[in-house]
Amino acid sequence: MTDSTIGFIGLGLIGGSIARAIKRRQPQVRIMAYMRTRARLEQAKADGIVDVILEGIGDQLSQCDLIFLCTPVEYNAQYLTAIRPYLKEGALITDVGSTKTSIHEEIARQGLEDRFVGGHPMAGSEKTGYENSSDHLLENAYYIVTPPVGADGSLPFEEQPENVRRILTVARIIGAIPMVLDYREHDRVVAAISHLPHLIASSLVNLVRDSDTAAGTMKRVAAGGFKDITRIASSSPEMWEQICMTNTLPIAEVLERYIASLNQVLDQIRGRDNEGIYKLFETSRDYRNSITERARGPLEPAYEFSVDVVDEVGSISTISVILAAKGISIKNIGINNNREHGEGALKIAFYDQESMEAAWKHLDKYKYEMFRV
Ligand SMILES: NC(=O)c1ccc[n+]([C@@H]2O[C@H](COP(=O)([O-])OP(=O)(O)OC[C@H]3O[C@@H](n4cnc5c(N)ncnc54)[C@H](O)[C@@H]3O)[C@@H](O)[C@H]2O)c1
Ligand SMILES: O=C(O)C(=O)C[C@]1(C(=O)O)C=C[C@@H](O)C=C1
Repeated sequence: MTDSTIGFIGLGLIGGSIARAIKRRQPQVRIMAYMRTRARLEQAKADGIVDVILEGIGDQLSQCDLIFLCTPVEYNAQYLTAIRPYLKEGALITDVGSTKTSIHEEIARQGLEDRFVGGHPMAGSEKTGYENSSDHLLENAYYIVTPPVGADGSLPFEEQPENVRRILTVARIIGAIPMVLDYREHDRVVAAISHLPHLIASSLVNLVRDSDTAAGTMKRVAAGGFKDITRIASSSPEMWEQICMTNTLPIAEVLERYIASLNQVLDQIRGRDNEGIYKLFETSRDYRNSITERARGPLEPAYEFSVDVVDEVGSISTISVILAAKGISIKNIGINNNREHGEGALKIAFYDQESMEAAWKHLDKYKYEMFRV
């Protein structure tokens, strides 16, 4: 990597995770950071992640080869004006915002096209802050890179413009999978696979909140189905308000189609159209099952399956003992949080195909019920 000093404006979940991953893989890179909560910056320095704490937006920034904007999307765009006087010759700005058109429009307005390449790591969490960041959060996740003009994802790395290559390089260093995309296309795609799901999760939670009994029975008995589909309803309101306000048209378009599809479901339910409802679940199951859990897919296969167990003390150790007796090593074992297959599903991961198959065969003899995850 040619960029040896990297500045971060905002060092929360995403900024902190990128800084940690860079430090882990390229410890010689000098990291400078600014955020509003001074105590967290001091923590990051004590952790050895940040080398220099920036007191604000000022002269020190002119030491940076690359500047990451990692605050909520509208603030990222506002920071462009503030940091611009301190850009040294050749310095590049990038961001990690969940929407791209608004910041690219601001870049064009300020004539900064030669100084900016956008970015968006496709991983995250409902949790915020440096304290929840990790050096592996973005590993194996797609990292969308949006050039100001002429995005061409079909070009190999060597043929991409130099500024684009600089961001692709950082994405690779942190263990992510870079993908070049036009920023407008980016916003249409994420409206469907990220923004709409967040709106659905939050409106569903609010619907249940408003429909619950005085005794709160719905809240009390809410189980896997509700919890799985609503985890992201706990996300930051400040961040999501800004995401929605900077992607209104693509969100409105997909939301309209979603409402139409819900109306169709309503008609099918009211009309007792069992075939239509069956088809709904069948089609969604097939498509959902075709989505690989890991972005790398076949390059990094997961050797794992789940086992139905009675939820009682000792069930994990019984399985461990059975497998250990056959010399089969377990890479990981734990309760399957997805709970798609019942409360007592244990997920077991193995180091290779052979161990997984041997374990399957052996547990089958003990009449365990197993299924692929
Ligand atoms: N959370 C996710 O799942 C996720 C995933 C990919 C991209 N993103 C994008 O990454 C960016 C950061 O999100 P995050 O999840 O790290 O949020 P976060 O709340 O964990 O971190 C935001 C950081 O910005 C700082 N900040 C906020 N307002 C500021 C301001 N006005 N001036 C200076 N610093 C300020 C906060 O102190 C914090 O350090 C957002 O643009 C978001 O759209 C988020
Ligand atoms: O896993 C989560 O909690 C996320 O919401 C991550 C998620 C998403 O998948 O929608 C959220 C926002 C980002 O811009 C990218 C990823």
